[in-house]
Amino acid sequence: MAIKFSHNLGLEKWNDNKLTRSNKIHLNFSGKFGCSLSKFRKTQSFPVMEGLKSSSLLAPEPVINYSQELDVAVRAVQLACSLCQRVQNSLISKNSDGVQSKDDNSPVTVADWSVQATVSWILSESFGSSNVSIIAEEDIQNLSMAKAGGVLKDVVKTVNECLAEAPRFGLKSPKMALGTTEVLEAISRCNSLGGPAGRFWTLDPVDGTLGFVRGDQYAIALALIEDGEVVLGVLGCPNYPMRKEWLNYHHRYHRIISKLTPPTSESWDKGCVIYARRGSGEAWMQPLLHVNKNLVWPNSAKPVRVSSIDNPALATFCEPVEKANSSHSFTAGLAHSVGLRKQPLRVYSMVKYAAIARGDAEIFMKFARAGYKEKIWDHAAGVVIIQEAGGVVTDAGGRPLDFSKGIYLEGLDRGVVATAGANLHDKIIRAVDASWDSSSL
Ligand SMILES: Nc1ncnc2c1ncn2[C@@H]1O[C@H](COP(=O)(O)OS(=O)(=O)O)[C@@H](OP(=O)(O)O)[C@H]1O
Ligand SMILES: [Mg+2]
Ligand SMILES: [Mg+2]
Ligand SMILES: [Mg+2]
Repeated sequence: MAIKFSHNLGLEKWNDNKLTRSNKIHLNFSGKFGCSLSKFRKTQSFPVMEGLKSSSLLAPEPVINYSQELDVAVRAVQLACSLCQRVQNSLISKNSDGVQSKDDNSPVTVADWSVQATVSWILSESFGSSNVSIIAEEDIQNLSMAKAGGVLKDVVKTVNECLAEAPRFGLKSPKMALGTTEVLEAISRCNSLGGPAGRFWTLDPVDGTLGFVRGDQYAIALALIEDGEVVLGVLGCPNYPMRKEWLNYHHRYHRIISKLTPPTSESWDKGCVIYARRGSGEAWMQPLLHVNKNLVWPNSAKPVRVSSIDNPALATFCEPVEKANSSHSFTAGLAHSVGLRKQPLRVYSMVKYAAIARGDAEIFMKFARAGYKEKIWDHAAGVVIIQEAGGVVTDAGGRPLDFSKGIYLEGLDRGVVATAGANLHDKIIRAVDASWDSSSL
């Protein structure tokens, strides 16, 4: 059956592997792309994924818009989640010393480099390396040093084990295992500078590395930015279950039992992948693809929506776990002045953005110390997902985050405030203004 679909993101067409604005094309989407697409696109088969058959199915003027990018991005993040689950389990069960320190003393692991290499390789294979520009967190400086030789070996092995699994996610594996040079190349290729024009991906291979090494929450965050706007966001949350009620069980499971038990079939329902496309008004959530059930793509998805709570007394706010990353004392004072009664939910990583998008919490605040510049990969995917799920994300001055200035969120006013709705947002922004001058931030 041919399904026609459309959306309202603008008028675009594929032109020799490049998406250019201006001309409108008509497309019959029947699981295979038609004649005006590139060679790759003609031969690849893509099932229609939730979130791609948008509410505008009946629109009279079907146009193509980021559907293929979203599809590949979700599969790549699913694959990365599987990689991370394996590495985290082995880190914890062996109590192994697999954690390196970067120049700023922040942690980095085999998983950070391996996910970056894997996602970079998948995107390049899918869209052609000359069409793919990526900004990602990790580089190869520490990895290529002699003393990291063992880590590099582990990374190459982990990437190859992961890519061997790619067909289960409807992605291509390499014909031959990647060598060290190819893996290093895939990591270092993610050195785009971003900026206001054109298209680039931004990737945080493991966000919340501290949570990751502690056996706790972390996320894999991939977003596509075009002309300074985030147009797609995908968040893989391998330890954030589809249902919030399972969180306690899994926490206990992970912290206590996983020390004794190897990865089991349960690993799939511990996590989820959330994604959204700008302008669609929808955000979607999938379970992780089950490892032991021979299930292959397509995966099922359900829509997610922000909470309808706008009474501060009933709202939950979340913030970084580490006091060094965000002032807990400032948010405590602010919470008190707004009338927030509940204990803050402190969770590592962009899982906080996922929690707001899913309606598990209503407010996210991050106020880093003066002088710290937030990086785009720590926010891009989460911002578009919350916005499409019905929420609001701005800086503390009420302005949108600016993804058009390179790797940093330049000009960010004080901090990031995300809420489930405009009412709550106004209250928080006003309270920040009222308490800022008396704070020591
Ligand atoms: N000093 C300081 N201030 C503010 N932010 C910092 C700081 N140092 C690091 N980072 C970035 O914070 C990312 C993790 O943010 P979280 O909200 O998950 O913080 S926390 O781990 O829950 O405390 C973390 O992302 P990852 O490095 O991907 O883990 C960093 O990019
Ligand atoms: Mg880091
Ligand atoms: Mg990060
Ligand atoms: Mg990271």
